[in-house]
Amino acid sequence: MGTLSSKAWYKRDARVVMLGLDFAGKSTILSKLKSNKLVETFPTVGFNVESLKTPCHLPLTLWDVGGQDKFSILEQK
Ligand SMILES: Nc1nc2c(ncn2[C@@H]2O[C@H](COP(=O)(O)OP(=O)(O)OP(=O)(O)O)[C@@H](O)[C@H]2O)c(=O)[nH]1
Ligand SMILES: [Mg+2]
Repeated sequence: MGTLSSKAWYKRDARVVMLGLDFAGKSTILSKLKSNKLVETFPTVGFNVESLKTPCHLPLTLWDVGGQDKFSILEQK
């Protein structure tokens, strides 16, 4: 059955999109998770994507999307 504890669930990749306003700290979090370091960031143009190893061996891919209004599809109407 499709329970959270089934083996099929554990083998799936987790693909997560980070959304938030500009200057919210998305890229900082991604950098910290990837390298355990706090680095200087710049406003993200487009997106960053990183694949991370997790303690439970669940493949995790994070998309960090730029939050500035001018990069938002909602502003392009
Ligand atoms: N004080 C404090 N500053 C933080 C924290 N997280 C991020 N910052 C600072 O906030 C600023 C913006 O962080 P970013 O990670 O670039 O923000 P972002 O959400 O990726 O912004 P966009 O790429 O423009 O969407 C940077 O100067 C960070 O150093 C936090 O937890 N505390
Ligand atoms: Mg960013």
